[in-house]
Amino acid sequence: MPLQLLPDHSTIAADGSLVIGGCRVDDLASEFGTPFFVYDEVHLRDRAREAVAAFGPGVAYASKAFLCTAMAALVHEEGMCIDVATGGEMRVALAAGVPADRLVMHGNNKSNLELEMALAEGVGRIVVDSFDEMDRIEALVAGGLPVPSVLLRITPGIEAHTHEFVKTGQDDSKFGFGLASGAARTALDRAHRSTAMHLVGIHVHIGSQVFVVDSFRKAVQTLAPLVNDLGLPEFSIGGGLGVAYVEGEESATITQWGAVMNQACRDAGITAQVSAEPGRSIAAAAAVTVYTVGTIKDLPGIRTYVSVDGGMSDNPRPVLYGSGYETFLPRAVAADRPREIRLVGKHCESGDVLVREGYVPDDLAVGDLLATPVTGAYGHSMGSNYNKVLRPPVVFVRDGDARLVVRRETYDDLLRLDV
Ligand SMILES: Cc1ncc(COP(=O)(O)O)c(C=O)c1O
Ligand SMILES: N[C@@H](CCCC[NH3+])C(=O)O
Repeated sequence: MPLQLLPDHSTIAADGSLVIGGCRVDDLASEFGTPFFVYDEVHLRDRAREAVAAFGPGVAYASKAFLCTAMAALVHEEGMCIDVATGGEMRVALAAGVPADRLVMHGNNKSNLELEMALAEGVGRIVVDSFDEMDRIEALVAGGLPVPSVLLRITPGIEAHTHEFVKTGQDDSKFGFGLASGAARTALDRAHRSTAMHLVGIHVHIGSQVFVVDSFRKAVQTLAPLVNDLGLPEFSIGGGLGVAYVEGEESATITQWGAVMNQACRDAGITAQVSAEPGRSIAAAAAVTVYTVGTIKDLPGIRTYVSVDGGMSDNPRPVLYGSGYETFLPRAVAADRPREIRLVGKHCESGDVLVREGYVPDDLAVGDLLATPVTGAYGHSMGSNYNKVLRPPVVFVRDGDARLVVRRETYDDLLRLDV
């Protein structure tokens, strides 16, 4: 198991067991039950501080990656703004005590209610995505709500090298105002003249899980003439920095990404304050999901299926994007893993696969704890309760202390919306 995929403050106890943030994972399983997400809190804090050092205090954590009140409070304490893409994300960040002026409101289809809430609360920035949204903001301001500071999201016409579902910078996109079509110029002109918007900058986000730093550089170069012409004070390059999920993958650090982006902006003559919105690169590697093995089925000549007590409801990424993950036993982190298995969940779907080609030690047995690393982003946040499986709890560990920040869903929770 490549140890660099584990959270930063992971160690191996004398008996070979995994310890994260000073807490033994087997003890956490006894205390909280499985499955559960465990986050190394200092890892999260370090990444947030790294982002602020790279991009300054305007840098926003993309809360879609993982959000609960503890996480919102944590990134706020470390000096980041928060990118919220819906009224729900805004509500959670506000409930955590994050001041509205530290929020950046996103969304390609913000509703009237969401915009009303954003204006009434006084969010720091709204990233405007369409002409219809401009109409709605103008109507709300005409109705007496305060004028918001806005950035316009521009689609630069750049194909990021990533999965089709998470590319956003190409011309054929539901996001932003297209540069090639002329919509970007028209929108900037309108926002500039509108008395219902205070236009402060341009925003671009080319996609997520992008490894090729050159794609980001290209976006900067493409937008530089626009940014420079208008002389706006802010330029956000969005998020999207890729992270390593499996053996052999390597990613840039936030510091390296920041250095390349800032240099690219300088090279393109951009004098605006450059900011960014990392999500995955803050949260993904900070967490591990821990399951219990319930069933092992050997299909001779075919494969071995290992079923755990979670699945596509706590990590839909393998099903959605064919994403790969590693598997290991927290009781024997550094052990050889000669046995090939397919790790599956407990849902009524053949596609409910967590790891298509996983490797485990030969002595894997029913009742073992089994973990998948790098599950801190787009796991809990994209989870569901398909099959009425209960959503797992989230535990933050630090210096030997474990605190429950999201409790496990209960059967009563499943019934609370039924009328
Ligand atoms: C507008 C915007 N900003 C930031 C992000 C965060 O991206 P990532 O988690 O890849 O850093 C996303 C998601 O891709 C996004 O849509
Ligand atoms: N949910 C995607 C990323 C989408 C980013 C949101 N704009 C993933 O898990 O990779």
